[in-house]
Order: sequence, then structure tokens, then C-alpha cells
Amino acid sequence: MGEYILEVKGLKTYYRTRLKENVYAVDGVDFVLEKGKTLGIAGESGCGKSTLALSLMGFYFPPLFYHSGSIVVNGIDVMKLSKEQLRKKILGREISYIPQAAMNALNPTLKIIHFIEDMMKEHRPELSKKQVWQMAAERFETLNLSPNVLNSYPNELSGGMKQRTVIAISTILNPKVLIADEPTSALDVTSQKAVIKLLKELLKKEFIQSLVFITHELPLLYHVTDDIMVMYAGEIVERGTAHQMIFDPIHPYTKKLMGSIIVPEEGMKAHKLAAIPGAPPNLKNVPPGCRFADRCEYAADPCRQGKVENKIVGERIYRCMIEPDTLKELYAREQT
Ligand SMILES: Nc1ncnc2c1ncn2[C@@H]1O[C@H](COP(=O)(O)OP(=O)(O)OP(=O)(O)O)[C@@H](O)[C@H]1O
Repeated sequence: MGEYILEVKGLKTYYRTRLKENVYAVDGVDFVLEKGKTLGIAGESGCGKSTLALSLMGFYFPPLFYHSGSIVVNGIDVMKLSKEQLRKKILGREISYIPQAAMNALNPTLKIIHFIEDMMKEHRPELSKKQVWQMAAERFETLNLSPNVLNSYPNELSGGMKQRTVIAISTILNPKVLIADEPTSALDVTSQKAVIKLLKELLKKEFIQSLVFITHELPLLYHVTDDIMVMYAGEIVERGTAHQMIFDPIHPYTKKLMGSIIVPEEGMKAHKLAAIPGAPPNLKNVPPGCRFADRCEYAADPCRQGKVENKIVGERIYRCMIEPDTLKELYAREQT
């Protein structure tokens, strides 16, 4: 086991609606990320992936609030910091975040260099405008992006170029962890490949040390990440290496999720998440027992009422009442 760059324990973060109901979007999440590793997060829409990303960044703006648990980034317990300390010491430096559709959020009236100058005013105030330009141009060149982009307005760039620019800006301070939420969605295949290449380049050049990649595109996770973690209804239901998760899933939800995807060289065929019959539970009113039980063909009474604990199988973790050997037998029986 290497050094942990991110350690999350018992994290609970909820939305509070106007009717004073809680939405249990991140409900007891535990995981670690080792230095040098890439971790993919997958799961159906609404299972809490983006909320987890926001929570890791300390972005608690109503209606989202922190309930309990710890987030330790590179040895620093971020929940113990003031907002000011978080902004100055952690965001951008230790951990950076590219939200969904970030490329469309750039102010169209400002040139790209302006966004970098803004960051540097906060984090490297000793640098002159000329030094900031030089630093930015050098970084862009190293990442095979033309420094001319710095002088452009966001709308002068193509979607793919805009996304790569956002990634280059977000990592200019060499954060230890980059959290990218659907960084390739809404891009054509060529631009998607360029974004992936850029992320790999950032890791190779050690401009970032670890990556958390959130996406619906499971084959992408297989090709990009070391490990995959699957979320369901606010909880992590399984984590393993990308290969284990795709070719040997343990949890019935992971199995269903992976069921429809295809990795070309392994003879698989599809691209997106499988359509799983039924819908996840309403996160305002989560059922007791296993949250997947209503959609699980193997669920029995204890699954609906009992307390579900994480089970550890080697280096894998899964959250299910059924023993792994029993699940394997059930899966094998289905194939015969
Ligand atoms: N502002 C909000 N107020 C109340 N509930 C919210 C709010 N934003 C998200 N939620 C709820 O929190 C839950 C988790 O949403 P989240 O966006 O984190 O899921 P996700 O897995 O990232 O989905 P997607 O893949 O569609 O982005 C969902 O039930 C969602 O409806």
C-alpha cells in the first residue's frame, strides 16, 4: 500500500429541501486514494457522484450541507479548516475540481489568461503579469496547447479545446488530486481522446499525482483508471481494480451495470450503462436494509431489513448481505 493522498471516512452530506426534508445524497462514504493512482466513479444518474465531488472540495452551499465524517487531503483534515484556509491552502493547490460542463461556465467576455491571472493573484501574488504569462505559456506548450489560446476568448475555442484549456487552468498549481466530473461528455470522439490524452499527460509529467474521474462512460473508466468505485443511492457499493470490476463484479448492481459494456479487445460491445429495470430509491426516503434490494433478483427478506455492512474480499470491498461465493454460484448458474 502506498501513501494516501485522499482519505474519506464515514462522509455524510445531504441536501435540505425547502420542505425541510433531507436528501441523503452522500450517505456514509469511505474510500482512500493512493498517490499515483486513478480512481473512476460510476453509477446511474442521481446516485450522488457529483455531490461527492462537491463535498470533497468543501463546496457546502445551501441546500447542500455537511453532516459528518472526515476528508483528509495529503494529511490535512479539510473539515477542520476555515473557509479562508480551505480556499488559500487547499483548493487549486492540493485538490482541484472540474465540474460538469465547466467549459461552458467560462465568462465569455474574458480572455483565457485572465482566469490564470486571477488564480495567481490569490496563490502566487509575487508574480508579475509578465511572469504569469510566461509560466502559463510554458505550461500550455508542455501540454501541447498553443500559447495563443491564452489570448483568446472562450467562444473563439472549439468545445474540445475549451475543455482542455479548463483542465490546463485547473491544474496550473500542480494540485495533488484532480477531480474531473464527466470531463468528456458532450464532446466528439476525437476531442474525448484529446482530453484523455491530456489527463494522462498531466499524470505522467506529475503535474497532478492522482485523478478521480467521474463518468457514465464505463469503457473510458476501464481504459483510464486503475480502480473503479460504483455508487448507488448515496453509498459506495463496490470497489476494485478496473479489470475486476468489469470482468468479475461481485455486487449484483455492479454486475448489472457492467453487463452491457464492451471493451473492444476483450470482445465486448456496448458503450454506456445498461438499462437496469426499475429505479433507484428516492433519496429523501431511503429504505432500511440494502438500497438495491427492490431491483435485485437475488434479494431475500434479510436484505430488505438487515443492516448491510461492507465486506472485504482481498483488496476489494463490496456492500451486500450475500456472501461472495454464493453470488458467484448464482452468476455461474445463470450462464449454464
Ligand atoms: N440542489 C439540490 N437540492 C436537492 N436535491 C439535490 C440537489 N442537487 C442534487 N440533488 C439530489 O441529490 C442526489 C444526488 O445527485 P447528484 O447530482 O450528486 O447525482 P449524480 O450521480 O452526480 O447524477 P448525474 O450523473 O446525473 O450527474 C439526487 O437525488 C439529486 O436529485
